[in-house]
Amino acid sequence: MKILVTGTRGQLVTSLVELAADMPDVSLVRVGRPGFDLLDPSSVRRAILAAKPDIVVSAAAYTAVDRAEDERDQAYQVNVVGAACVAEAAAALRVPVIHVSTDYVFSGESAHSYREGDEAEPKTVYGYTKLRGEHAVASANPRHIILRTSWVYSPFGTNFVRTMLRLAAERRVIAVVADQWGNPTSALDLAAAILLVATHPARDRYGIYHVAGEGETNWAGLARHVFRASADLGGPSAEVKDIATTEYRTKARRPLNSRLCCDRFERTFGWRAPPWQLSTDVVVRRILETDYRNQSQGTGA
Ligand SMILES: NC(=O)C1=CN([C@@H]2O[C@H](COP(=O)(O)OP(=O)(O)OC[C@H]3O[C@@H](n4cnc5c(N)ncnc54)[C@H](OP(=O)(O)O)[C@@H]3O)[C@@H](O)[C@H]2O)C=CC1
Ligand SMILES: Cc1cn([C@H]2C[C@H](O)[C@@H](COP(=O)(O)OP(=O)(O)O[C@H]3O[C@@H](C)C(=O)[C@@H](O)[C@H]3O)O2)c(=O)[nH]c1=O
Ligand SMILES: [Mg+2]
Repeated sequence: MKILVTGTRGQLVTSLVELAADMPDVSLVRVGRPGFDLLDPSSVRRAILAAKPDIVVSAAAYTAVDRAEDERDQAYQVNVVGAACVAEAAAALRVPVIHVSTDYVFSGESAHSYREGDEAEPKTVYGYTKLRGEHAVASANPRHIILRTSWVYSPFGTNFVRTMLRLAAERRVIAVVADQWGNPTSALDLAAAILLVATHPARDRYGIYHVAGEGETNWAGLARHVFRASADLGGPSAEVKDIATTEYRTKARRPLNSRLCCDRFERTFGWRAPPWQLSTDVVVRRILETDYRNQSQGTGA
């Protein structure tokens, strides 16, 4: 089957390309800038209609959470208007769209982990545009599967795990917020889940699902785990100082609790992500191999 995925260098698209390479029955094509630009609806339509895929994975998005506070219009054009164009083009081909959304659609004020039907009440521009994007996708294409995920990291692109390792090479102590709770998710695990959905797109499975790493932590807990894993492999490590959100000033106010309950996805697709600690270990190892080859033990020549 032919799967079209949006974006070129993003974490998720790169992970999908890697995993699909080992699936003989799957041919994965990615479309991205400049030929395919979510800010240019006609380029979106043209690229998708020309490729004639069996299913579309909408992975490209405006993901800069703080910058979005100042670039509201651009974030909206990409995450709402652009996402709707992608879903519409899939609808014109009568094929499903798998659209990726975020835990930041929730306010974070709840004490429990969020289920799909819980009220979404984003507190950031990014979260607001992603929520509106979900609605636009659902109304543009009845054949939609919306997957909300969270705290995505990978060996690729920009993410918290890579940032922590980079900072550790420069500082002895790193202050990290310890009062925002969520589920760190490896883009490689998310890609596996998406390929499972893409190859089993039954009509009675359309709808919205949460899919994120198993288990919960806060950003400081994630950073500490990353440094332990890295130190074990001879990579960079630092001491983590727990701080409160109020001590780390950012433009966008992140949710304090954005944990996602992934039971519906497991019931429907029979798949659950591995514990976040295991997947983090895999990704730390790969980042050390690519970014810190000469610093980790046993790899230097
Ligand atoms: N990162 C995270 O922590 C989380 C992400 N998500 C969602 O998961 C999805 C994948 O995220 P992730 O892979 O981490 O994102 P990245 O930030 O790693 O990549 C973003 C991708 O979007 C593409 N893109 C951005 N603007 C445009 C545009 N105008 N036209 C075409 N392509 C564009 C980029 O293109 P290019 O390749 O040219 O740079 C890139 O491929 C997104 O929908 C995101 O909202 C959900 C929860 C957490
Ligand atoms: C770099 C750094 C960040 N932080 C804090 C800031 C923030 O509250 C938290 C995470 O920072 P980041 O900027 O990496 O995370 P952020 O950009 O908020 O990550 C989000 O991205 C979007 C795309 C999503 O959809 C979300 O699921 C989530 O993954 O850690 C520290 O406390 N210390 C530090 O040194
Ligand atoms: Mg970020």
